[in-house]
Amino acid sequence: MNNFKFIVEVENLKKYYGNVKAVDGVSFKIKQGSIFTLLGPNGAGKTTTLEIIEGLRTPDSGKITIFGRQVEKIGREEKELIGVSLQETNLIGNLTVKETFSMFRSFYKKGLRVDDVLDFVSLKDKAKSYVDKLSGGQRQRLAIGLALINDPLLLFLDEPTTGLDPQARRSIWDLLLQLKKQGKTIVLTTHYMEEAEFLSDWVCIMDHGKIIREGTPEDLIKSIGGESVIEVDVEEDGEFLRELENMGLNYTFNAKHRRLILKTNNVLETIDILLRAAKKRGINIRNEIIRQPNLEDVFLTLTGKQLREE
Ligand SMILES: Nc1ncnc2c1ncn2[C@@H]1O[C@H](COP(=O)(O)OP(=O)(O)OP(=O)(O)O)[C@@H](O)[C@H]1O
Repeated sequence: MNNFKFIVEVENLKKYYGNVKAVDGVSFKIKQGSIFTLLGPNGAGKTTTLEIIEGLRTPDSGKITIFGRQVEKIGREEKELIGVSLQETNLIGNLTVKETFSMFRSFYKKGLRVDDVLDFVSLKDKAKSYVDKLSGGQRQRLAIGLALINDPLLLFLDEPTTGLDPQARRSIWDLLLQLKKQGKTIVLTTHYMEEAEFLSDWVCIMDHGKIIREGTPEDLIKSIGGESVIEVDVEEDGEFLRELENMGLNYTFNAKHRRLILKTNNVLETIDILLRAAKKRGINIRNEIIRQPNLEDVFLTLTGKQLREE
């Protein structure tokens, strides 16, 4: 049972906690050998969705097909074929890295050699270190290594790079691309749009328990239209924004950061209008950026809010 077009299919999955619709009718299909990402802000329902598929939570309703078989909840046989890295892994701090790997290895009939996994996640020189002495990035590599110990076909990684610095994040991305090359299917959750864009073959954008759009990163970005995005800080007054509207500009304004975001197919014309409106209202414009649209813009266009409202 090793070849599937779709390794996981979920249909109309629902999980409510009282009034909170954590997962509210979610459907998707995951192609074998791909990196599949649930992208969304905190509380969107990503973890709940993942944990239902992993068999850690029971859905209120919905259909799950995994490894070609429809299941109520995954069983022992499926568990041998999946690897899971939870958002927070509570490991035993006074075990060494190698002891931790050996313990996890003992849970499975089949799997990889501990030394090979240590090598793969670049923790060989930390084999004798205690788990609670590891850095954030090393801890995440350990968590991914543990998820790999049974040599799974399908890997679930819940926010594997949250809180890491760019270099540590990059090293996790490299690991994930190597795993994809080996033919593994990876299911990721993240609220970092760069991560989703860089790694994913398919992205489902989630908000309030629903998938609001899905596709390849490229198609999702194309779907919102606009070849370029112009961003500027403005000392906004309402009049200025109204002026922009009157002049035919389509914008989003982040009031907290006083950041104006404009999608455009004609950068020069848009800048010209922007400057004329600013001059007319006596408004200062700063920190101008012209860039390609990204998944953050997709989220902003669809929901009117940013993925991470810092
Ligand atoms: N066991 C629970 N009891 C009550 N409410 C819950 C429970 N688990 C999740 N929720 C709620 O369901 C919603 C979705 O949570 P979930 O953790 O799936 O979101 P998420 O997208 O993974 O966010 P995060 O990135 O913060 O983990 C949230 O409003 C959360 O508070």
